[in-house]
Amino acid sequence: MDVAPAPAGTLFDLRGVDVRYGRVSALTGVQLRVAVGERVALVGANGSGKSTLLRVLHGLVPPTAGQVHSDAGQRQAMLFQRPHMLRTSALNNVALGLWLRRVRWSQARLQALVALQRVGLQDVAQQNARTLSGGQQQRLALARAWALRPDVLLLDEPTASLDPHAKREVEALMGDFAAGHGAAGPHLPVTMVFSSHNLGQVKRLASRVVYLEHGRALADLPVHDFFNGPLPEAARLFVKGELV
Ligand SMILES: Nc1ncnc2c1ncn2[C@@H]1O[C@H](COP(=O)(O)OP(=O)(O)OP(=O)(O)O)[C@@H](O)[C@H]1O
Repeated sequence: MDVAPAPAGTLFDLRGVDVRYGRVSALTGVQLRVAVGERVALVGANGSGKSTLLRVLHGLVPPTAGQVHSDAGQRQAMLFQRPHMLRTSALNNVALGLWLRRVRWSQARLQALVALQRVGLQDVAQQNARTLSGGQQQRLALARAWALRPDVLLLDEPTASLDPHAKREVEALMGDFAAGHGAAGPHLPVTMVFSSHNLGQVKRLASRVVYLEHGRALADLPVHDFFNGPLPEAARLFVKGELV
């Protein structure tokens, strides 16, 4: 069967994607097309498949059925709920990511410092990354991602374990990156796909919302319609429950 190609500007095009872990169906028949410049929020209860979907987009989990097309030229970076920090300075944590992408070490350290300044961590550049607070570590993870100049940023509940102040800081940075506000003036906006249990955050950051339940995408709407329009019953109950 011939399948029509995705339109220009499409970064991801998932068609009928299933993922199974043994007997567990983590995703079932997921269709998702993401275009350049979108900010897509994935919402749904624990275990609904949000992390799995992000991992599929990042190429970490292969689908057991269906097709995943992603734009070959795109540079991706992914942030996890609890960032993994190497037991070395904050600066080295960022510089190593660049060095692994073939940037010379001296240059990598300079670019890393710019990225740390961007997230307000220049004063702890020499501190062991593992001794930073949770909020600082998540900002460091954002600096590490941002330094790579990604076209796409995938974030798995990036503020889940943070206090309200740190949450706001990380959220502000996500907003800036998505809007294309760089350290040295504007640069290209970053397309963002993120999962979140915080519907306030979804309202503030997303342009579009995908609601997952038991691995199925039951709603996929512009953010305004998701919060104001009619929703499938399950999604409506979810929103109501989360907003209590
Ligand atoms: N590595 C794995 N092995 C087996 N089952 C898994 C694995 N990863 C996820 N699952 C299962 O797949 C389903 C979807 O999990 P997933 O982590 O994608 O959901 P989620 O929406 O991100 O949940 P949460 O909000 O708790 O992070 C769940 O039933 C989960 O238990």
